[in-house]
Amino acid sequence: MPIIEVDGLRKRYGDQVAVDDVSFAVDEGEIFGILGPNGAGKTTTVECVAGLRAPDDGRISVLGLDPRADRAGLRQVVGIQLQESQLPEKLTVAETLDLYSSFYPDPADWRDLVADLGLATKLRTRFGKLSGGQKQRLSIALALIGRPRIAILDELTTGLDPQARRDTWQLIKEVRDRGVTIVLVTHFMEEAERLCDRLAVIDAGRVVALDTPAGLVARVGAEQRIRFRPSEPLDDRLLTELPEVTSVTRDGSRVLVTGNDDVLLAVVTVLAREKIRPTDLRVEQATLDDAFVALTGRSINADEETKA
Ligand SMILES: Nc1ncnc2c1ncn2[C@@H]1O[C@H](COP(=O)(O)OP(=O)(O)OP(=O)(O)O)[C@@H](O)[C@H]1O
Repeated sequence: MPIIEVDGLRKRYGDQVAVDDVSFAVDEGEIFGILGPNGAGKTTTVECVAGLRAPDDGRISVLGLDPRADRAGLRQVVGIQLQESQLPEKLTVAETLDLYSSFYPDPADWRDLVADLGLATKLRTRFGKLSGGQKQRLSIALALIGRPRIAILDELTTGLDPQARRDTWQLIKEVRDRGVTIVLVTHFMEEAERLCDRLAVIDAGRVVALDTPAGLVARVGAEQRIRFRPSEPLDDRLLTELPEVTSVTRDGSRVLVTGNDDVLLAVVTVLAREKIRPTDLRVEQATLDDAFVALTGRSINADEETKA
C-alpha cells in the first residue's frame, strides 16, 4: 500500500521547467531514493510532496492527505530536512531543539537524537557558529524530532566527512527500522546504492527509471570486466575466441577483458591451461554509475564522487 503517491507532477519557475512529468509511489517502511544530477528537479519534487510548493499540475497524496490543502495535518506526520536550513543564527543547538520540540504533541527525546548524531558536545553552541557538517546534522535531528511517519531528507550527507557520512547512513537505517518511511534526495551514487530500497532516477524533470539499485544495474545488462597482468606472453586470440568474452584490450602490460557473467571462469581456465598466472587480478562489476550513464548518456558527477 503506497504511503506517498505522486502522479504527473509538473512545476515551472517562469520559463524554467523544473519538474516536467514526475510520477512515483513510495511504500510504507522503505527508503526511497530520488537520484539525479544538479538541477534535475529533485528538490522541487520533494518540496511539493511536503506541501512547501504548489504544483502547476498533477496529483499528490501523502498518507491520504493533499499536501497543499492539509498542511497542518501533514506537518504532524512528515519531517523534512531541507537542503539549506534557515535557522536563527543566534539560537543555540539546545534552544533550537527545544523550540522544534514545542511544535509537536509527542516529540522524540532530542538528547537521544543529538547523541546519535554526534552533537552532544555542541548543545550550547549558537547555530551560526556550527560547521557546515554540524548544521547538516542538526537539520537531520530537526526532521526527526516530531516522530514523523515519513522523513524527507534532501542531500542528507552533503558536507559531511566520510566517517560522518557512514554514521549517518547507519542512523537512517535505524530510523527506518523503527518504522519511519524515508524519502532521500541524493546525487551520491554510493549513498543511493547502499541505503535505498528503490530509486527514482530523475533527469531534466522526468523519471527515467524506477527500480531497486540492483535492478537498475541489471537492467543495463552491463558486462563484467576483468583486468590482470599475464605472467607470460599471452596471445589475445586465446581469449577472443571464447564465447563468454566480448572484448580484449591492452593497457600497457595489463589486459582488460569484458564478457558475460561466466567470463572470469572461462578466462582463468584458459590461463591455467597455458600456465600463465594472472597477477594484479581485478574483477569489476557494473555499478549504479554505469546504469546512470546508460540511462542518461552521462555520468552523474564523477568528479564530486571521487572527492567525496
Ligand atoms: N525558486 C526558484 N526559482 C527559479 N528557478 C528555480 C527555483 N528553484 C529551482 N529552480 C530551477 O529549477 C530546476 C530544478 O531545480 P531543483 O532544485 O528542483 O533541482 P535539484 O535536482 O534539486 O538540483 P540541486 O541538487 O542542484 O538542488 C533548476 O534548473 C533550478 O535552477
